[in-house]
Amino acid sequence: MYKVNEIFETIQGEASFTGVPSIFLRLQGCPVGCAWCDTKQTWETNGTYLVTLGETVEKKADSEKWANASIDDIINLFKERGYLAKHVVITGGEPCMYDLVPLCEQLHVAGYTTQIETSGTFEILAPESTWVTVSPKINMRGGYDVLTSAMQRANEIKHPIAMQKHVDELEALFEQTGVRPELIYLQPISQKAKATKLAIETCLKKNWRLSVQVHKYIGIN
Ligand SMILES: C[S@@+](CC[C@H](N)C(=O)[O-])C[C@H]1O[C@@H](n2cnc3c(N)ncnc32)[C@H](O)[C@@H]1O
Ligand SMILES: Nc1nc2[nH]cc(C(=O)O)c2c(=O)[nH]1
Ligand code: SF4
Ligand SMILES: [Mg+2]
Repeated sequence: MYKVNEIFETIQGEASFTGVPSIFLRLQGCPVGCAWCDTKQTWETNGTYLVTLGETVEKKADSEKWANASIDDIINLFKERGYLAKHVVITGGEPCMYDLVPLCEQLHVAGYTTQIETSGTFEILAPESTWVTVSPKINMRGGYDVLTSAMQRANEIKHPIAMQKHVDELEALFEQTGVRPELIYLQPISQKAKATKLAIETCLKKNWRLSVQVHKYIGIN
C-alpha cells in the first residue's frame, strides 16, 4: 500500500520533461524539512487526516489529507478519471521512502512511462527505465552514502537556489561524490526575482540549464 496525498493530471512544469502531459502521484510523508518546501502538507502522516482515495483526487487546495492505496487502486483510478497522459510523475513528500519497484513496473506494463522526483535522502528503489530527478538535499537529514548513490542513479539534477551558497554547495557535492551528471538544472526558489537572476547568471557561466516552475507562472497545479 502507498500513502497518497493527491493525484492530478497536469503539465510537468520542471526540468527536462517540462511541457509533457503528466499524471502526478504525490505520496505522503517526508522527514527532510526544507525551510522553503512548497509541499509542507505532505510532511506528516497523521491518522486524523486519513480519507478515501477518491477524496485525494484533484483536491481544490493543498491539505494534509491522505489515503491508503494499492497499485491496482491507483491504476484503476487513472482509468476511471479518463486521464490521457501516459507519463506518471511520482513525487511527494519523499517518494523514495517507499519501494517504488512494483508500482513503476506495473505502470510500465499498463503503458505508462515513469519519473520520480526525489531528494536523494533515501535509497532509490525503482526500475532502470524510470527517469530519476534528484534534487539533492545537502546538509539535511539523510546519509552521505545514500546521496552519493542517488547522484550516480540520477538522470538529471534539479537544484533549488536562492543564494550563491546554494550554488557553491552543489559544486562541492559534485567534487565530493565525483559525480557530475550531464543534465544540471537550477530552479529559483519560490519565483523570487533575485533567485531567478542568480540562476540565469549561473546557468550562463556554467552552461547549466534553467528550470522555472512553469505551472506556478501559468496558475495550474
Ligand atoms: C516538493 S519536492 C518533492 C520531491 C522530493 N521530496 C524532492 O525534494 O525532490 C519536488 C521538487 O520541488 C522542489 N521545490 C520544493 N519547494 C520549492 C520551492 N519553494 N521553490 C522551488 N523548488 C521547490 C524540490 O527541490 C523538488 O525538486
Ligand atoms: N505542474 C507541476 N509540475 C511539477 N513538477 C514537479 C512537481 C512536484 O511537486 O514535484 C510539480 C507540480 O506540483 N506541478
Ligand atoms: S525533501 Fe522535498 S518534500 Fe521534503 S521538505 Fe524538502 S522539498 Fe519538501
Ligand atoms: Mg510542486
